[in-house]
Amino acid sequence: MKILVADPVSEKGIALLQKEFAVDIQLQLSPDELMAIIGQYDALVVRSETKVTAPIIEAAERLKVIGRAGVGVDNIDVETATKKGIIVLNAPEGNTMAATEHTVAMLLALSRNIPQAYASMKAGKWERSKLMGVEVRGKTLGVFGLGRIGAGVAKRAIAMEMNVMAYDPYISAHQAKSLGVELAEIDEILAVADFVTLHLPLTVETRHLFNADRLAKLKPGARLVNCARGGIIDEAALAAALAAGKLAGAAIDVFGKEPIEADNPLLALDNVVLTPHLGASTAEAQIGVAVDVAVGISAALKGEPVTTAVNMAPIPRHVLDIIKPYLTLAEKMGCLAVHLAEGRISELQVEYNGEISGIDTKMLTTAVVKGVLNPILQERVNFVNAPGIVKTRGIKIREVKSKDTTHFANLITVRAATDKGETVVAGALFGKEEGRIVIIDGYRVDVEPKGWLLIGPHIDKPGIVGKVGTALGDNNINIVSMQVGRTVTTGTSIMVMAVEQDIPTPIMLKIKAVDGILDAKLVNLCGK
Ligand SMILES: NC(=O)C1=CN([C@@H]2O[C@H](COP(=O)(O)OP(=O)(O)OC[C@H]3O[C@@H](n4cnc5c(N)ncnc54)[C@H](O)[C@@H]3O)[C@@H](O)[C@H]2O)C=CC1
Ligand SMILES: O=C(O)CCC(=O)C(=O)O
Repeated sequence: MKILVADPVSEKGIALLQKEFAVDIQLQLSPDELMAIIGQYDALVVRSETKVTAPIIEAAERLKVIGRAGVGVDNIDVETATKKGIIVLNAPEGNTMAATEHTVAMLLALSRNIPQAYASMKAGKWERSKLMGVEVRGKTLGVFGLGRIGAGVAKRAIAMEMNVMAYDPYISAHQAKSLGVELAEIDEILAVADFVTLHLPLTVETRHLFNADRLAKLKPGARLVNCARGGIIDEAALAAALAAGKLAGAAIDVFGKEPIEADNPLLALDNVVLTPHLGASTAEAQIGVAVDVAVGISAALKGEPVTTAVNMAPIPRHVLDIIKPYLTLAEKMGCLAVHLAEGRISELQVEYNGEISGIDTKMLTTAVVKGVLNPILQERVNFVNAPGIVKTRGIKIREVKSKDTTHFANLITVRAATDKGETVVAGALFGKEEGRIVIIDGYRVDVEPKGWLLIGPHIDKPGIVGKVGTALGDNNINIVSMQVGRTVTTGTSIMVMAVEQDIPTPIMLKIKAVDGILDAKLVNLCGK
Protein backbone atom coordinates (compact mmCIF):
# COMPACT_ATOMS: atom_id res chain seq x y z
CA MET A 1 0.00 0.00 0.00
CA LYS A 2 1.18 3.51 -0.85
CA ILE A 3 1.13 6.62 1.30
CA LEU A 4 1.57 10.20 0.12
CA VAL A 5 2.97 12.71 2.62
CA ALA A 6 2.02 16.13 1.21
CA ASP A 7 3.10 18.48 4.03
CA PRO A 8 6.25 18.51 6.18
CA VAL A 9 5.92 16.08 9.10
CA SER A 10 8.57 14.79 11.48
CA GLU A 11 10.96 12.07 10.30
CA LYS A 12 9.95 9.96 13.32
CA GLY A 13 6.41 9.52 11.99
CA ILE A 14 7.61 8.89 8.44
CA ALA A 15 10.05 6.23 9.66
CA LEU A 16 7.19 4.42 11.40
CA LEU A 17 5.15 4.39 8.20
CA GLN A 18 8.13 3.27 6.10
CA LYS A 19 8.47 0.14 8.23
CA GLU A 20 5.17 -1.13 6.81
CA PHE A 21 4.30 0.82 3.67
CA ALA A 22 5.74 2.56 0.61
CA VAL A 23 5.91 6.27 1.42
CA ASP A 24 6.26 9.12 -1.12
CA ILE A 25 7.02 12.60 0.18
CA GLN A 26 5.92 15.33 -2.24
CA LEU A 27 5.62 18.74 -0.65
CA GLN A 28 4.04 21.96 -1.93
CA LEU A 29 1.98 20.32 -4.66
CA SER A 30 -0.49 22.58 -6.40
CA PRO A 31 -4.15 21.43 -6.28
CA ASP A 32 -3.84 20.25 -9.90
CA GLU A 33 -0.63 18.35 -9.20
CA LEU A 34 -2.18 16.67 -6.16
CA MET A 35 -5.31 15.79 -8.14
CA ALA A 36 -3.20 14.22 -10.89
CA ILE A 37 -1.40 11.79 -8.57
CA ILE A 38 -3.79 11.14 -5.68
CA GLY A 39 -5.39 8.18 -7.50
CA GLN A 40 -2.24 6.10 -6.87
CA TYR A 41 -2.39 6.35 -3.08
CA ASP A 42 -4.11 4.49 -0.26
CA ALA A 43 -3.37 7.10 2.38
CA LEU A 44 -2.63 10.83 2.48
CA VAL A 45 -0.84 12.68 5.29
CA VAL A 46 -1.21 16.46 5.58
CA ARG A 47 -0.78 19.31 8.06
CA SER A 48 -2.72 22.51 7.46
CA GLU A 49 -1.13 23.70 4.21
CA THR A 50 -2.63 21.16 1.81
CA LYS A 51 -6.33 21.67 1.14
CA VAL A 52 -8.01 18.31 0.65
CA THR A 53 -11.05 19.46 -1.28
CA ALA A 54 -14.02 17.52 -2.69
CA PRO A 55 -12.55 17.27 -6.24
CA ILE A 56 -9.32 15.86 -4.84
CA ILE A 57 -11.22 13.31 -2.75
CA GLU A 58 -13.38 12.38 -5.76
CA ALA A 59 -10.21 11.72 -7.77
CA ALA A 60 -8.75 9.57 -4.96
CA GLU A 61 -9.96 6.21 -6.17
CA ARG A 62 -7.86 4.08 -3.82
CA LEU A 63 -7.77 6.39 -0.85
CA LYS A 64 -8.77 4.78 2.45
CA VAL A 65 -7.53 7.30 4.98
CA ILE A 66 -6.53 10.94 5.30
CA GLY A 67 -4.32 11.69 8.29
CA ARG A 68 -4.01 15.24 9.64
CA ALA A 69 -0.81 15.71 11.67
CA GLY A 70 -2.49 18.15 14.05
CA VAL A 71 -5.94 19.02 15.40
CA GLY A 72 -8.01 21.15 13.00
CA VAL A 73 -9.44 19.26 10.03
CA ASP A 74 -10.98 22.35 8.43
CA ASN A 75 -8.56 21.94 5.47
CA ILE A 76 -10.20 18.58 4.68
CA ASP A 77 -13.67 18.11 3.18
CA VAL A 78 -14.71 15.60 5.85
CA GLU A 79 -18.26 15.29 4.52
CA THR A 80 -17.14 14.16 1.07
CA ALA A 81 -14.57 11.81 2.61
CA THR A 82 -17.25 10.28 4.85
CA LYS A 83 -19.60 9.71 1.93
CA LYS A 84 -16.78 7.94 0.11
CA GLY A 85 -16.00 5.80 3.18
CA ILE A 86 -12.60 7.43 3.65
CA ILE A 87 -11.47 7.66 7.25
CA VAL A 88 -10.31 11.10 8.33
CA LEU A 89 -8.14 11.02 11.42
CA ASN A 90 -6.17 13.62 13.30
CA ALA A 91 -3.56 13.78 16.03
CA PRO A 92 -5.50 15.65 18.65
CA GLU A 93 -3.14 15.58 21.60
CA GLY A 94 0.40 15.80 20.26
CA ASN A 95 0.42 19.60 19.90
CA THR A 96 -1.89 20.60 22.77
CA MET A 97 0.93 21.76 25.03
CA ALA A 98 2.66 23.63 22.22
CA ALA A 99 -0.52 25.57 21.34
CA THR A 100 -1.29 26.16 25.03
CA GLU A 101 2.16 27.59 25.74
CA HIS A 102 2.08 29.66 22.55
CA THR A 103 -1.22 31.18 23.66
CA VAL A 104 0.25 32.12 27.04
CA ALA A 105 3.29 33.58 25.27
CA MET A 106 0.98 35.63 23.01
CA LEU A 107 -1.06 36.81 26.01
CA LEU A 108 2.04 38.08 27.78
CA ALA A 109 3.66 39.47 24.63
CA LEU A 110 0.44 41.39 24.03
CA SER A 111 0.11 42.73 27.57
CA ARG A 112 3.78 43.84 27.70
CA ASN A 113 4.29 44.95 24.05
CA ILE A 114 7.29 42.65 23.69
CA PRO A 115 7.38 42.47 19.84
CA GLN A 116 6.93 46.23 19.58
CA ALA A 117 9.74 46.77 22.10
CA TYR A 118 12.00 44.42 20.17
CA ALA A 119 11.29 46.20 16.86
CA SER A 120 11.81 49.60 18.48
CA MET A 121 15.17 48.61 19.95
CA LYS A 122 16.32 47.10 16.67
CA ALA A 123 15.50 50.50 15.16
CA GLY A 124 17.90 52.10 17.67
CA LYS A 125 15.20 53.54 19.94
CA TRP A 126 14.70 53.44 23.74
CA GLU A 127 10.94 54.03 24.17
CA ARG A 128 10.14 53.14 27.78
CA SER A 129 7.03 55.26 28.34
CA LYS A 130 5.48 54.53 24.93
CA LEU A 131 5.73 50.81 25.60
CA MET A 132 3.96 50.80 28.98
CA GLY A 133 2.05 47.51 29.46
CA VAL A 134 -0.61 46.04 31.73
CA GLU A 135 -0.46 43.18 34.23
CA VAL A 136 -2.56 40.09 33.75
CA ARG A 137 -2.85 39.39 37.48
CA GLY A 138 -6.34 40.18 38.76
CA LYS A 139 -7.70 40.61 35.21
CA THR A 140 -10.54 38.57 33.73
CA LEU A 141 -9.78 36.17 30.92
CA GLY A 142 -12.65 34.94 28.74
CA VAL A 143 -11.89 31.54 27.21
CA PHE A 144 -13.99 30.54 24.21
CA GLY A 145 -13.79 26.74 23.88
CA LEU A 146 -12.75 24.95 27.06
CA GLY A 147 -11.33 21.86 25.37
CA ARG A 148 -7.77 20.58 25.53
CA ILE A 149 -6.03 23.87 24.74
CA GLY A 150 -8.65 26.15 26.31
CA ALA A 151 -8.46 24.19 29.57
CA GLY A 152 -4.65 24.28 29.52
CA VAL A 153 -4.66 28.04 29.00
CA ALA A 154 -7.26 28.47 31.76
CA LYS A 155 -5.10 26.49 34.18
CA ARG A 156 -2.05 28.63 33.43
CA ALA A 157 -4.06 31.84 33.61
CA ILE A 158 -5.34 30.85 37.05
CA ALA A 159 -1.73 30.22 38.09
CA MET A 160 -1.03 33.82 37.02
CA GLU A 161 -3.89 34.91 39.33
CA MET A 162 -6.35 35.76 36.56
CA ASN A 163 -10.12 35.22 36.92
CA VAL A 164 -11.21 32.85 34.21
CA MET A 165 -14.65 32.66 32.60
CA ALA A 166 -15.45 30.36 29.70
CA TYR A 167 -18.04 29.89 26.99
CA ASP A 168 -18.43 26.28 25.88
CA PRO A 169 -21.95 24.84 25.67
CA TYR A 170 -20.58 21.34 25.23
CA ILE A 171 -18.86 20.91 28.55
CA SER A 172 -20.48 20.43 31.94
CA ALA A 173 -20.53 22.98 34.74
CA HIS A 174 -18.86 20.31 36.88
CA GLN A 175 -15.91 20.01 34.46
CA ALA A 176 -15.51 23.78 34.38
CA LYS A 177 -15.72 24.03 38.15
CA SER A 178 -13.05 21.40 38.61
CA LEU A 179 -10.77 23.67 36.54
CA GLY A 180 -11.69 26.68 38.65
CA VAL A 181 -13.49 28.28 35.70
CA GLU A 182 -16.90 29.94 35.67
CA LEU A 183 -19.08 29.04 32.66
CA ALA A 184 -21.00 31.96 31.19
CA GLU A 185 -22.83 33.08 28.06
CA ILE A 186 -21.05 34.91 25.24
CA ASP A 187 -22.36 38.39 26.01
CA GLU A 188 -21.70 38.06 29.74
CA ILE A 189 -18.06 37.35 29.00
CA LEU A 190 -17.70 40.05 26.37
CA ALA A 191 -18.99 42.65 28.83
CA VAL A 192 -16.41 41.97 31.54
CA ALA A 193 -13.33 40.28 30.02
CA ASP A 194 -10.07 42.21 29.89
CA PHE A 195 -8.58 39.49 27.71
CA VAL A 196 -10.39 37.05 25.42
CA THR A 197 -8.73 33.94 24.01
CA LEU A 198 -10.23 31.66 21.35
CA HIS A 199 -9.87 27.89 21.38
CA LEU A 200 -12.78 26.77 19.21
CA PRO A 201 -12.77 24.60 16.13
CA LEU A 202 -13.72 26.36 12.90
CA THR A 203 -17.25 25.14 12.13
CA VAL A 204 -20.38 26.52 10.51
CA GLU A 205 -21.35 27.75 14.00
CA THR A 206 -18.05 29.43 14.82
CA ARG A 207 -17.18 31.02 11.46
CA HIS A 208 -17.05 34.77 12.06
CA LEU A 209 -18.36 34.28 15.61
CA PHE A 210 -16.30 37.38 16.30
CA ASN A 211 -17.88 39.70 13.74
CA ALA A 212 -18.29 43.48 13.99
CA ASP A 213 -21.33 43.13 16.31
CA ARG A 214 -19.57 40.85 18.77
CA LEU A 215 -16.38 42.88 18.70
CA ALA A 216 -18.47 45.97 19.51
CA LYS A 217 -19.73 44.22 22.65
CA LEU A 218 -16.22 43.73 24.03
CA LYS A 219 -15.29 45.88 26.99
CA PRO A 220 -13.46 48.99 25.74
CA GLY A 221 -9.70 48.44 25.89
CA ALA A 222 -10.00 44.64 25.90
CA ARG A 223 -7.30 42.50 24.26
CA LEU A 224 -8.03 39.52 21.99
CA VAL A 225 -5.87 36.43 21.39
CA ASN A 226 -6.55 33.94 18.60
CA CYS A 227 -4.43 30.81 18.32
CA ALA A 228 -7.33 28.65 17.07
CA ARG A 229 -8.50 29.38 13.52
CA GLY A 230 -8.48 32.54 11.44
CA GLY A 231 -12.03 32.18 10.16
CA ILE A 232 -13.48 32.55 13.67
CA ILE A 233 -12.77 36.28 13.55
CA ASP A 234 -13.83 38.69 10.81
CA GLU A 235 -10.36 40.14 10.21
CA ALA A 236 -11.57 43.34 8.55
CA ALA A 237 -13.87 44.06 11.51
CA LEU A 238 -11.06 43.29 13.96
CA ALA A 239 -8.69 45.62 12.15
CA ALA A 240 -11.34 48.37 12.26
CA ALA A 241 -11.92 47.87 16.02
CA LEU A 242 -8.17 47.98 16.66
CA ALA A 243 -7.66 51.04 14.48
CA ALA A 244 -10.52 52.84 16.25
CA GLY A 245 -8.96 52.13 19.66
CA LYS A 246 -12.02 50.13 20.71
CA LEU A 247 -9.66 47.25 21.45
CA ALA A 248 -6.26 47.84 23.02
CA GLY A 249 -4.64 45.05 21.06
CA ALA A 250 -4.78 41.62 19.53
CA ALA A 251 -2.39 38.68 19.28
CA ILE A 252 -3.08 36.53 16.26
CA ASP A 253 -1.44 33.27 15.15
CA VAL A 254 -4.01 32.12 12.59
CA PHE A 255 -5.54 33.87 9.61
CA GLY A 256 -8.46 33.58 7.22
CA LYS A 257 -6.01 33.15 4.38
CA GLU A 258 -2.65 31.53 5.03
CA PRO A 259 0.05 32.51 4.24
CA ILE A 260 -1.26 35.98 5.12
CA GLU A 261 -1.83 38.29 2.12
CA ALA A 262 0.22 41.45 1.80
CA ASP A 263 -2.90 43.64 1.94
CA ASN A 264 -4.23 42.10 5.18
CA PRO A 265 -5.29 45.16 7.24
CA LEU A 266 -3.81 43.67 10.43
CA LEU A 267 -0.31 44.09 9.00
CA ALA A 268 -0.71 47.87 8.98
CA LEU A 269 -1.47 48.12 12.72
CA ASP A 270 0.98 48.65 15.60
CA ASN A 271 -1.18 47.25 18.38
CA VAL A 272 -1.07 43.68 17.11
CA VAL A 273 1.24 40.75 17.80
CA LEU A 274 1.39 38.41 14.82
CA THR A 275 2.94 34.96 14.40
CA PRO A 276 2.72 32.83 11.25
CA HIS A 277 0.63 29.91 12.59
CA LEU A 278 3.31 28.82 15.03
CA GLY A 279 1.01 27.35 17.69
CA ALA A 280 2.09 23.79 17.02
CA SER A 281 5.62 24.58 15.99
CA THR A 282 7.72 22.99 18.68
CA ALA A 283 10.09 20.09 18.17
CA GLU A 284 8.14 18.05 20.72
CA ALA A 285 4.73 18.71 19.16
CA GLN A 286 5.86 17.89 15.65
CA ILE A 287 7.25 14.53 16.76
CA GLY A 288 4.08 13.90 18.80
CA VAL A 289 1.62 14.56 15.97
CA ALA A 290 3.70 12.73 13.36
CA VAL A 291 3.96 9.60 15.48
CA ASP A 292 0.26 9.73 16.41
CA VAL A 293 -0.84 10.17 12.80
CA ALA A 294 1.44 7.32 11.67
CA VAL A 295 -0.09 5.00 14.27
CA GLY A 296 -3.59 5.98 13.12
CA ILE A 297 -2.80 5.56 9.41
CA SER A 298 -1.22 2.17 10.00
CA ALA A 299 -4.29 0.96 11.93
CA ALA A 300 -6.64 2.30 9.26
CA LEU A 301 -4.74 0.64 6.40
CA LYS A 302 -4.73 -2.67 8.25
CA GLY A 303 -8.49 -2.43 8.79
CA GLU A 304 -8.06 -2.07 12.54
CA PRO A 305 -10.13 0.37 14.59
CA VAL A 306 -8.78 3.90 14.70
CA THR A 307 -9.01 5.73 18.00
CA THR A 308 -8.49 9.20 16.49
CA ALA A 309 -10.92 9.09 13.56
CA VAL A 310 -12.99 12.26 13.32
CA ASN A 311 -15.68 10.86 11.04
CA MET A 312 -16.45 7.76 13.08
CA ALA A 313 -17.78 7.48 16.61
CA PRO A 314 -14.74 8.01 18.84
CA ILE A 315 -13.83 5.02 20.92
CA PRO A 316 -11.80 5.12 24.12
CA ARG A 317 -8.80 2.78 24.29
CA HIS A 318 -10.16 0.74 27.25
CA VAL A 319 -13.42 0.07 25.36
CA LEU A 320 -11.50 -0.85 22.22
CA ASP A 321 -9.43 -3.40 24.16
CA ILE A 322 -12.63 -5.16 25.25
CA ILE A 323 -14.50 -5.11 21.95
CA LYS A 324 -11.60 -5.74 19.56
CA PRO A 325 -11.82 -9.56 19.68
CA TYR A 326 -15.55 -9.34 18.85
CA LEU A 327 -15.24 -7.04 15.83
CA THR A 328 -14.68 -9.67 13.13
CA LEU A 329 -17.26 -11.97 14.71
CA ALA A 330 -19.88 -9.18 14.74
CA GLU A 331 -19.23 -8.38 11.08
CA LYS A 332 -19.44 -12.03 10.03
CA MET A 333 -22.67 -12.40 11.97
CA GLY A 334 -24.15 -9.48 10.03
CA CYS A 335 -22.97 -11.06 6.79
CA LEU A 336 -24.47 -14.44 7.72
CA ALA A 337 -27.75 -12.85 8.80
CA VAL A 338 -28.21 -10.98 5.51
CA HIS A 339 -27.50 -14.11 3.49
CA LEU A 340 -29.96 -16.21 5.48
CA ALA A 341 -32.70 -13.58 5.71
CA GLU A 342 -35.63 -13.85 3.32
CA GLY A 343 -37.11 -10.55 2.10
CA ARG A 344 -36.20 -6.93 2.67
CA ILE A 345 -34.52 -6.13 5.97
CA SER A 346 -36.39 -3.40 7.83
CA GLU A 347 -34.74 -3.62 11.24
CA LEU A 348 -31.56 -4.95 12.76
CA GLN A 349 -31.62 -5.60 16.47
CA VAL A 350 -28.29 -6.33 18.09
CA GLU A 351 -28.52 -7.77 21.59
CA TYR A 352 -25.62 -7.83 24.02
CA ASN A 353 -25.80 -10.23 26.97
CA GLY A 354 -23.33 -10.52 29.82
CA GLU A 355 -20.43 -8.29 30.81
CA ILE A 356 -20.17 -6.84 27.30
CA SER A 357 -23.51 -5.13 27.81
CA GLY A 358 -21.82 -2.78 30.28
CA ILE A 359 -19.66 -0.99 27.69
CA ASP A 360 -20.17 1.22 24.66
CA THR A 361 -21.02 -1.28 21.92
CA LYS A 362 -21.74 1.20 19.09
CA MET A 363 -18.71 0.08 17.15
CA LEU A 364 -19.74 -3.58 17.37
CA THR A 365 -23.20 -2.70 16.13
CA THR A 366 -21.57 -0.79 13.26
CA ALA A 367 -19.51 -3.92 12.53
CA VAL A 368 -22.76 -5.92 12.25
CA VAL A 369 -24.22 -3.24 9.94
CA LYS A 370 -21.06 -3.32 7.83
CA GLY A 371 -21.40 -7.10 7.54
CA VAL A 372 -25.03 -6.76 6.47
CA LEU A 373 -24.40 -4.06 3.87
CA ASN A 374 -21.17 -5.21 2.26
CA PRO A 375 -22.58 -8.26 0.49
CA ILE A 376 -25.53 -6.32 -0.91
CA LEU A 377 -23.90 -3.09 -2.05
CA GLN A 378 -21.47 -2.34 -4.78
CA GLU A 379 -19.73 0.39 -2.85
CA ARG A 380 -17.17 -0.31 -0.17
CA VAL A 381 -18.90 -0.14 3.21
CA ASN A 382 -16.74 0.54 6.25
CA PHE A 383 -16.97 1.86 9.80
CA VAL A 384 -17.07 5.41 8.45
CA ASN A 385 -19.92 5.24 5.96
CA ALA A 386 -21.94 2.28 7.32
CA PRO A 387 -24.11 4.33 9.75
CA GLY A 388 -25.01 6.84 7.00
CA ILE A 389 -25.74 4.18 4.38
CA VAL A 390 -27.96 2.11 6.67
CA LYS A 391 -29.99 5.24 7.45
CA THR A 392 -30.51 6.08 3.78
CA ARG A 393 -31.71 2.51 3.19
CA GLY A 394 -34.35 2.94 5.88
CA ILE A 395 -33.09 0.08 8.04
CA LYS A 396 -33.74 0.73 11.74
CA ILE A 397 -30.94 -0.17 14.12
CA ARG A 398 -31.68 -1.10 17.70
CA GLU A 399 -29.32 -2.10 20.51
CA VAL A 400 -30.66 -4.16 23.42
CA LYS A 401 -28.49 -4.83 26.46
CA SER A 402 -28.80 -7.14 29.41
CA LYS A 403 -26.38 -8.42 32.03
CA ASP A 404 -28.33 -11.75 32.05
CA THR A 405 -26.58 -14.72 30.49
CA THR A 406 -27.44 -18.36 29.81
CA HIS A 407 -24.65 -20.63 28.51
CA PHE A 408 -22.21 -17.95 27.46
CA ALA A 409 -20.36 -15.36 29.52
CA ASN A 410 -20.95 -12.91 26.67
CA LEU A 411 -23.35 -13.38 23.80
CA ILE A 412 -24.13 -11.16 20.82
CA THR A 413 -27.39 -11.84 19.01
CA VAL A 414 -28.33 -10.29 15.67
CA ARG A 415 -32.02 -10.29 14.76
CA ALA A 416 -32.71 -9.27 11.17
CA ALA A 417 -36.42 -8.47 10.74
CA THR A 418 -37.73 -8.55 7.19
CA ASP A 419 -41.14 -8.28 5.54
CA LYS A 420 -41.16 -12.10 5.53
CA GLY A 421 -40.00 -12.89 9.06
CA GLU A 422 -36.93 -12.87 11.26
CA THR A 423 -33.45 -14.39 11.04
CA VAL A 424 -31.45 -14.84 14.20
CA VAL A 425 -27.70 -15.36 14.43
CA ALA A 426 -25.84 -15.38 17.73
CA GLY A 427 -22.11 -15.46 18.38
CA ALA A 428 -19.74 -15.78 21.30
CA LEU A 429 -16.02 -15.90 21.97
CA PHE A 430 -14.37 -19.20 22.87
CA GLY A 431 -11.26 -18.46 24.88
CA LYS A 432 -10.05 -14.89 24.51
CA GLU A 433 -10.09 -14.49 20.74
CA GLU A 434 -11.91 -17.31 18.94
CA GLY A 435 -15.23 -16.08 17.58
CA ARG A 436 -17.93 -18.69 16.93
CA ILE A 437 -21.47 -18.64 15.60
CA VAL A 438 -23.40 -20.47 18.31
CA ILE A 439 -27.03 -20.10 17.27
CA ILE A 440 -28.66 -19.94 13.84
CA ASP A 441 -32.43 -19.44 13.90
CA GLY A 442 -32.81 -21.26 17.20
CA TYR A 443 -30.47 -24.16 16.31
CA ARG A 444 -27.49 -24.52 18.63
CA VAL A 445 -24.31 -24.77 16.53
CA ASP A 446 -20.58 -24.18 16.88
CA VAL A 447 -19.34 -22.72 13.62
CA GLU A 448 -16.12 -20.95 12.79
CA PRO A 449 -17.31 -17.86 10.87
CA LYS A 450 -15.16 -17.99 7.77
CA GLY A 451 -15.06 -19.19 4.18
CA TRP A 452 -17.88 -20.98 2.34
CA LEU A 453 -20.67 -22.38 4.50
CA LEU A 454 -23.49 -24.59 3.25
CA ILE A 455 -26.39 -24.19 5.63
CA GLY A 456 -29.36 -26.52 5.44
CA PRO A 457 -32.24 -26.88 7.85
CA HIS A 458 -33.80 -30.32 7.43
CA ILE A 459 -36.18 -32.86 8.96
CA ASP A 460 -34.43 -34.67 11.78
CA LYS A 461 -34.22 -38.15 10.21
CA PRO A 462 -31.35 -40.42 9.11
CA GLY A 463 -29.69 -40.23 5.70
CA ILE A 464 -30.14 -36.60 4.74
CA VAL A 465 -26.68 -35.34 5.65
CA GLY A 466 -25.17 -38.35 3.86
CA LYS A 467 -27.03 -37.54 0.66
CA VAL A 468 -25.82 -33.94 0.73
CA GLY A 469 -22.26 -35.14 1.37
CA THR A 470 -22.50 -37.50 -1.59
CA ALA A 471 -23.78 -34.72 -3.86
CA LEU A 472 -20.77 -32.64 -2.94
CA GLY A 473 -18.27 -35.52 -3.14
CA ASP A 474 -19.54 -36.63 -6.56
CA ASN A 475 -18.69 -33.15 -7.80
CA ASN A 476 -15.25 -33.00 -6.17
CA ILE A 477 -16.23 -30.43 -3.57
CA ASN A 478 -14.28 -30.97 -0.41
CA ILE A 479 -16.00 -30.67 2.97
CA VAL A 480 -13.70 -29.01 5.52
CA SER A 481 -15.93 -29.52 8.55
CA MET A 482 -19.49 -30.54 9.25
CA GLN A 483 -21.91 -30.43 12.09
CA VAL A 484 -25.57 -30.74 12.85
CA GLY A 485 -27.40 -28.48 15.25
CA ARG A 486 -30.78 -29.23 16.74
CA THR A 487 -33.67 -27.53 18.39
CA VAL A 488 -35.61 -29.35 21.05
CA THR A 489 -38.96 -28.18 19.87
CA THR A 490 -39.45 -28.54 16.13
CA GLY A 491 -38.12 -32.00 15.20
CA THR A 492 -35.84 -30.36 12.67
CA SER A 493 -32.07 -29.90 12.58
CA ILE A 494 -29.64 -27.71 10.72
CA MET A 495 -26.48 -28.88 8.96
CA VAL A 496 -23.60 -26.47 8.55
CA MET A 497 -20.89 -27.64 6.22
CA ALA A 498 -17.73 -25.65 5.64
CA VAL A 499 -16.70 -26.32 2.04
CA GLU A 500 -13.55 -25.38 0.19
CA GLN A 501 -15.16 -23.59 -2.73
CA ASP A 502 -18.24 -22.13 -4.32
CA ILE A 503 -20.94 -24.73 -5.08
CA PRO A 504 -22.30 -24.40 -8.64
CA THR A 505 -26.04 -23.78 -8.98
CA PRO A 506 -26.96 -27.20 -10.47
CA ILE A 507 -25.43 -28.93 -7.43
CA MET A 508 -27.20 -26.54 -5.08
CA LEU A 509 -30.47 -27.44 -6.82
CA LYS A 510 -29.71 -31.12 -6.33
CA ILE A 511 -29.04 -30.53 -2.63
CA LYS A 512 -32.26 -28.57 -2.24
CA ALA A 513 -34.13 -31.46 -3.85
CA VAL A 514 -32.87 -34.02 -1.29
CA ASP A 515 -35.88 -35.50 0.49
CA GLY A 516 -36.21 -33.91 3.96
CA ILE A 517 -34.12 -30.79 3.17
CA LEU A 518 -36.16 -27.72 4.09
CA ASP A 519 -33.80 -25.19 2.52
CA ALA A 520 -30.14 -24.90 1.51
CA LYS A 521 -28.10 -21.74 1.30
CA LEU A 522 -24.48 -21.18 0.42
CA VAL A 523 -22.88 -18.28 2.23
CA ASN A 524 -19.45 -16.80 1.66
CA LEU A 525 -18.08 -15.27 4.84
CA CYS A 526 -14.75 -14.25 3.32
CA GLY A 527 -15.88 -10.65 3.09
CA LYS A 528 -15.14 -8.02 0.41
N1 LIG B 1 -2.41 27.58 16.24
C1 LIG B 1 -2.11 26.33 16.12
O1 LIG B 1 -1.07 25.96 15.59
C2 LIG B 1 -3.04 25.29 16.65
C3 LIG B 1 -4.38 25.50 16.61
N2 LIG B 1 -5.23 24.56 17.09
C4 LIG B 1 -6.64 24.88 17.07
O2 LIG B 1 -7.07 25.17 18.39
C5 LIG B 1 -8.46 24.91 18.51
C6 LIG B 1 -8.74 24.11 19.76
O3 LIG B 1 -8.08 22.87 19.73
P1 LIG B 1 -8.30 21.80 20.91
O4 LIG B 1 -8.36 22.49 22.21
O5 LIG B 1 -7.30 20.73 20.70
O6 LIG B 1 -9.74 21.28 20.53
P2 LIG B 1 -10.83 20.61 21.48
O7 LIG B 1 -11.72 19.87 20.58
O8 LIG B 1 -10.17 19.90 22.61
O9 LIG B 1 -11.60 21.85 22.08
C7 LIG B 1 -12.52 22.63 21.37
C8 LIG B 1 -13.59 23.07 22.34
O10 LIG B 1 -14.45 23.95 21.67
C9 LIG B 1 -15.77 23.69 22.09
N3 LIG B 1 -16.71 24.13 21.06
C10 LIG B 1 -16.98 23.57 19.86
N4 LIG B 1 -17.89 24.30 19.20
C11 LIG B 1 -18.20 25.35 20.00
C12 LIG B 1 -19.07 26.46 19.88
N5 LIG B 1 -19.81 26.64 18.78
N6 LIG B 1 -19.13 27.33 20.90
C13 LIG B 1 -18.38 27.16 22.00
N7 LIG B 1 -17.54 26.12 22.21
C14 LIG B 1 -17.45 25.23 21.20
C15 LIG B 1 -15.81 22.20 22.28
O11 LIG B 1 -16.84 21.82 23.18
C16 LIG B 1 -14.43 21.92 22.87
O12 LIG B 1 -14.46 21.91 24.29
C17 LIG B 1 -8.85 24.21 17.20
O13 LIG B 1 -9.39 25.15 16.31
C18 LIG B 1 -7.53 23.73 16.65
O14 LIG B 1 -7.57 23.57 15.27
C19 LIG B 1 -4.78 23.41 17.64
C20 LIG B 1 -3.45 23.14 17.69
C21 LIG B 1 -2.46 24.05 17.16
O1 LIG C 1 0.18 21.75 11.52
C1 LIG C 1 0.34 22.83 12.10
O2 LIG C 1 1.44 23.34 12.33
C2 LIG C 1 -0.87 23.57 12.56
C3 LIG C 1 -1.45 22.95 13.76
C4 LIG C 1 -2.87 23.30 13.89
O3 LIG C 1 -3.30 24.36 13.57
C5 LIG C 1 -3.78 22.27 14.42
O4 LIG C 1 -3.29 21.23 14.87
O5 LIG C 1 -4.98 22.51 14.38
